[in-house]
Amino acid sequence: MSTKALRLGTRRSKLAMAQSGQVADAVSQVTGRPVELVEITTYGDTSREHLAQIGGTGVFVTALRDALLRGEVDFAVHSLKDLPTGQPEGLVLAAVPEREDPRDVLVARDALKFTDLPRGARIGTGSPRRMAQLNAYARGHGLDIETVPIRGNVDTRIGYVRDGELDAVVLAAAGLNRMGRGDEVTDFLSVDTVLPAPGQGALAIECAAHQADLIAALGELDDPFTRAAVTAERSLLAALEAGCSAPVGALADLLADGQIVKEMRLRGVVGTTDGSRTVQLSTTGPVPETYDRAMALGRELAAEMLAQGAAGLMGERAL
Ligand SMILES: NCc1[nH]cc(CCC(=O)O)c1CC(=O)O
Repeated sequence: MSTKALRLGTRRSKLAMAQSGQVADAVSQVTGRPVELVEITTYGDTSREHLAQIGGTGVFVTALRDALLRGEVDFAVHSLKDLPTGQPEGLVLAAVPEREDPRDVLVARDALKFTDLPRGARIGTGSPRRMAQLNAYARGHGLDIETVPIRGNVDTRIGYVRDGELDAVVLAAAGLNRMGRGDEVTDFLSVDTVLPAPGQGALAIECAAHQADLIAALGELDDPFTRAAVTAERSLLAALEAGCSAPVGALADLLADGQIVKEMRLRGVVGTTDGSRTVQLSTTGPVPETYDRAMALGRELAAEMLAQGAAGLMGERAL
C-alpha cells in the first residue's frame, strides 16, 4: 500500500480542527500513512450573518463534499448530527467511529445545575430541540426559565455566560470534550430530560465511493453499534420529514440484562419550542442485525409519533 499522505478536508473552526486532528491520528494508525489536514474555507466561516441567513451548517458540509467529489481531498470528518439524512451520489460514509457522550450539558454561572437555576434564569440556545425540551421540563416541574436564542461558536456561546449576559448556555458534551473543555460543564442534562439530536456525539468519516481500498482501511474505525444506533435515529428524523434544525430529539441505546445485551431501544421527541406540546415515544426491538432493520425501527417510531400529531409540532419554522 502507498505511503503517500492522505488529505483530510476540514473546516477551520476549533471544534472541526480538534475532531479532524483526532481522526487523523486514528487513520494514520490503521493505514500506516501520514494524514495532512487541508483547510476548506467557506464564506460561512467568515460571516456570521450570512451563515444565519443561509441556514446553519449545511454550507460547510457542502463545501467539504464538493472538495471530496473534485478529488481535492481524500476524506472528510463531519459531526454526524450536522449531516443531512440523504447520502449524496458518489460519496459514502466509510466509518462511524464509537460515539462520544451523546448528552447535552449546561455551562452555567457559579457552577449552577439546571434545577438550581434561579427564577427567571436566562438560558441561551439556538436549537429549537433544546428549547422545546427545556421549556417542557420547566412547565412540568414549576421552574421559571427563559430560553434565549443565540448563535455562534463554542467560545462565543460560553462568552455570554462569562460576561454575565446569560445565566447558562446549553452545548453538546461531545464537542466540549473533543476540544478539551469538558471541565467547563456545570451540569449534564439527563437524556430523560433532554434527548440529544439524532447522531449527536458521533462522527462520520466520508470519502468518494470509488476509493475501495481507502473505504476498506477507514472501515477499521467503524463501530457497528454506533452505526446501528445513529442509523435508527436518522431514519426517525428522515421519516418525520424533519431537517437537522427541526425540534427533534432521538437516541438509540442498548438494553442489557446483566452482561447480556437484550434489545435496542429508540426514543424520540418532537415539541413546540415553548414546550407547551410534545410528542415523546419509545420503542424497543431486537438488536438490529442489519442497517435495514435499524432503519425500520426509526420508521416505525416515526409512524407512531406522526399518528400522535408530531407533524403539527414541527411546522413552526418551516413553510
Ligand atoms: N450544532 C453545532 C455542533 N455540531 C456538532 C457539535 C458537537 C457535538 C457533536 O459532535 O455531536 C456542535 C456543537 C454543539 O451542539 O454544542
